[in-house]
Amino acid sequence: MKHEKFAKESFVTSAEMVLPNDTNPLHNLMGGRLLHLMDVVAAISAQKHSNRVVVTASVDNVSFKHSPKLGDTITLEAHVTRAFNSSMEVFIRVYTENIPNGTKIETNTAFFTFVAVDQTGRPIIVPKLIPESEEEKKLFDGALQRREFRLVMAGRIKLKDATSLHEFVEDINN
Ligand SMILES: CC(=O)SCCNC(=O)CCNC(=O)[C@H](O)C(C)(C)COP(=O)(O)OP(=O)(O)OC[C@H]1O[C@@H](n2cnc3c(N)ncnc32)[C@H](O)[C@@H]1OP(=O)(O)O
Repeated sequence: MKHEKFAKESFVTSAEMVLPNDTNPLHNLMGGRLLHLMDVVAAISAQKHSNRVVVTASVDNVSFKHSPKLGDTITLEAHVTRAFNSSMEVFIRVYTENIPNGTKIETNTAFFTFVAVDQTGRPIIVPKLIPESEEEKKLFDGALQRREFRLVMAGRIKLKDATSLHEFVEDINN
């Protein structure tokens, strides 16, 4: 196993057309269908980084800014922002495009956390991630605070032990 991998090695892009079976009575894409597509693309990204079977551990808050409509094309882009021990945070960005009209807008973004597991489902160590671009570095730097926040919310660590979150709050207050 490689000990370190570049963020770009985990890049995944996927395009889908919104079909009648994916929509509600207003012909908008169902949110759950979009979450499913995001989960699959993000899982592939985490697999590319770890070369392991991965399971979804958590999905952060997802807001739907715009509704993709029947016939629109949705493009999903994902990459790993940071790897910890067995877990990896994946950032995913979704665009909605109406190709005949020439419009393209960002529909939503989200962070998913995946855990690499062995054949018995036990967590297993993954390579560290090296960010290169400015955006990759920014996402990498913020990943520790987001990890602590979601582990506090999941009841896995105590707020008093979330040291990076404390620093973040102190920075805001100063
Ligand atoms: C692709 C799919 O959709 S899979 C289907 C949906 N997902 C699942 O079924 C997953 C079910 N859950 C599980 O299998 C387990 O709870 C696991 C593998 C996620 C965690 O297993 P645990 O025995 O609790 O392992 P452990 O406490 O050692 O934690 C392992 C890692 O998971 C991380 N983790 C656990 N829960 C969470 C959570 N809610 N949010 C974020 N990270 C989490 C831990 O921080 C740890 O990360 P690290 O190794 O990088 O430090």
